[in-house]
Amino acid sequence: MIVFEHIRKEFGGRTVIDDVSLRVEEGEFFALVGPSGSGKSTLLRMVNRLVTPDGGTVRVDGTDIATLSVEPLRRGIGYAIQSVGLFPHRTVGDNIATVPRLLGWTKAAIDERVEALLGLLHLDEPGMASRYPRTLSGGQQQRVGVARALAARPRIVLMDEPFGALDPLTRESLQVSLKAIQRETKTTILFVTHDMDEAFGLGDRVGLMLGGRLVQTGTPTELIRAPVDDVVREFVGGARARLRELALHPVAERVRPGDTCDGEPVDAAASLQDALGAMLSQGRDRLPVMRDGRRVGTIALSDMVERAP
Ligand SMILES: Nc1ncnc2c1ncn2[C@@H]1O[C@H](COP(=O)(O)OP(=O)(O)OP(=O)(O)O)[C@@H](O)[C@H]1O
Repeated sequence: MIVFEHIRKEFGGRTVIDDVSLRVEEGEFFALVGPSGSGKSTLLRMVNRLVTPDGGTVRVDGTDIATLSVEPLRRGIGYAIQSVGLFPHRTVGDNIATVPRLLGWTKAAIDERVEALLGLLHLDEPGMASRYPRTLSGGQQQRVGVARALAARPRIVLMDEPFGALDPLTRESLQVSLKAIQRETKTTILFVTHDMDEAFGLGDRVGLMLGGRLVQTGTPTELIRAPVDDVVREFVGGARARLRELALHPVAERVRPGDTCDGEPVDAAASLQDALGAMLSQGRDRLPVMRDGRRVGTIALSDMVERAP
């Protein structure tokens, strides 16, 4: 659990964090979103003490982190950033093993963990562990950065735009992997992004930062349905918010079971937004739904529009 209490930070006399209080629950995926310069990274970097607040307290599992030694604190918290920061002269395996080694894990335990993470992050090309970062694509390097952050099974992971600068497909596949890993391990993740879709897709809850203030926190649906003011409404997407909401719900929630119709089927696990796209591209207002290769019913355009999720 990470708790920020009345945090304040100035740089050169300019307030960049203005009285921010936030509680990230144990096992929660919390996405901090906001435009460039709103203070997201500064707030995140306070958790591993890369930045010291000018006022307020940061607590991890109840302890004021200002009272802890920096090294053990950082060893216990995974950290992944956009620029990756892999050690260029160490192999992929050695990069991932950095913190487990510091913690004195046995070689067998480290090898097993590296192997498992390479698999989880789809880095399982033969010989991957012994390659050097420069021989990897940007997307592969970012995967290694994420694997390194998760290596010692930290209970808390801080991620600062870890999928920035990736093509949309790679980014989406990494988001899916990360969300699955987080659900399985119940890791507490504080994730910074300026991409609203990424924040809404990943976060159990989302916090919107504007000009150093945390203006609203809530589930993605809460922010879409009940923005606290017009500024938040604007950021959440104004008229496009409804489309965003469709992206948060699976087709399975709107299936008419047992019904049949013509058309290229959509998967029950796909989002309502994907189903809408398929309807538009096929020029149909109803499509069959498949689950595990079997037709289970249909999804109709009118069900998406009239019965809001
Ligand atoms: N070390 C520093 N010295 C001076 N100003 C800083 C420093 N670090 C951050 N700032 C300023 O604080 C403000 C908040 O920066 P921060 O990086 O936290 O924003 P952000 O929301 O993460 O933006 P981005 O997505 O662009 O990284 C910015 O105006 C930035 O220029």
